[in-house]
Amino acid sequence: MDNMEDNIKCVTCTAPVNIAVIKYWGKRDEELVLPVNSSVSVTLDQAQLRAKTTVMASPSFPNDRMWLNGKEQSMDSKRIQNLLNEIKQWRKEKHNGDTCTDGLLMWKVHICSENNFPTAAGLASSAAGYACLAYSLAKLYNVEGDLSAIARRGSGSACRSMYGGFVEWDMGSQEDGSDSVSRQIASENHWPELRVLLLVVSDQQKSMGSTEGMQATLKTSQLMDRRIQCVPESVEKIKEAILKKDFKTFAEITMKDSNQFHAVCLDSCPPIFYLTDVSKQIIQLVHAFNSSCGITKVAYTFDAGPNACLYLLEEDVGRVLSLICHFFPPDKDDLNTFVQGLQTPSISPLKKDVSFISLPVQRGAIQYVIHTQSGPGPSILQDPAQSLLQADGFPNS
Ligand SMILES: Nc1ncnc2c1ncn2[C@@H]1O[C@H](COP(=O)(O)OP(=O)(O)OP(=O)(O)O)[C@@H](O)[C@H]1O
Ligand SMILES: C[C@@](O)(CCOP(=O)(O)OP(=O)(O)O)CC(=O)O
Repeated sequence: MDNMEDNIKCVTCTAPVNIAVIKYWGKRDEELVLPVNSSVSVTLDQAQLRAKTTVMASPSFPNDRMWLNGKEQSMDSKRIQNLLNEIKQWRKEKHNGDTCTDGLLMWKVHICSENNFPTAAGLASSAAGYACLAYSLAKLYNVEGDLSAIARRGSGSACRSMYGGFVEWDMGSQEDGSDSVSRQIASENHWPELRVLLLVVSDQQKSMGSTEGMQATLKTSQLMDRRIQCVPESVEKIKEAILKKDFKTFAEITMKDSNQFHAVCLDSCPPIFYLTDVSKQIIQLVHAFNSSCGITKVAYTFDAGPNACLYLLEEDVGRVLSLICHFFPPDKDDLNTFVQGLQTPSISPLKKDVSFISLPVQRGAIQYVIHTQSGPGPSILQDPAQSLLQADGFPNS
């Protein structure tokens, strides 16, 4: 905690993105954000994708205020209010409910956050953003414990970003949601060979947000009941595959779950289309590559948007990137900016004949690729120079 002055409390934290391999889709309680199925995800390295949030409380602030990526946002959002109130409630319980002797609870807060990647573009910015907010507020109010249920109130998938590595969000069964929490299956150091390629097909805002999309599916899809029956077995099997580092099983369950999730979207009325033609061509490419290898080497998964997330092993990154650059070459022939993130082996033109893959070459269809890996959960930044708010409580210009 950074006490810039006696009457200002300020803290800055970062939190990661996570990409589900068993998707969360559908709520049994909208207000408490309780899901209809458990889900499993991989937390990504913050070196490539992270939210950073500064929260400051002061008796001189007349109102709560919030800025996201440099623009002021309304604090009226129910989700932000729920999250803030729940953290304050924890603090209150710690102080035996005596708000009068606890000045901090009376002070207004200023929140400033920024993402180092496109916001609301299907790259799970809400997961990183709300996880970061929950973590920062918990540090500000000095409350300890499992914060996943608090992050969940901001956005369901955010509860999985509270931990690094491989994470399960247990749907729970209690009506009050007290057991709908996430926990780590294995740390970020468990499977160091596992790599992630995010293929950004579009970084524009998607047509239908996850919240509305899942409501429509739950209301109208007949296939959804079947999905809910299937998920528990997939969760158990993928957890086992993760612990055993069994890539083939991990990859096959991941692809099946992504396809099933998009099937229930399509079965909604009116149908929800998140995958584009380019997404479908990426799916085709992955299957063609796997079958040419005679073994499953790459898995794809798609959230509520057209961008692909590929899971693969480090030894295959060079080959897969060459294939991607062959079929989806960048608009400008600059491979250095096309593939961002972790260092990649130099991308060489394909030596093998790939004419058996019947796909057109589509220049510019993938905007860029982020090469990353699994990483740790949220963390606090001790250096006051990292603050996004100045001493007067307003964003750094
Ligand atoms: N750093 C942040 N701090 C607080 N809220 C954030 C932050 N980043 C994103 N959000 C919230 O999340 C919203 C974007 O969520 P949305 O679900 O539309 O996109 P996404 O999370 O990027 O995509 P997806 O859920 O499909 O992966 C933003 O409009 C904002 O309200
Ligand atoms: C497809 C998904 O990414 C859906 C994520 O949904 P959100 O967590 O964004 O939804 P809300 O709880 O309504 O905010 C799958 C997943 O991450 O598990």
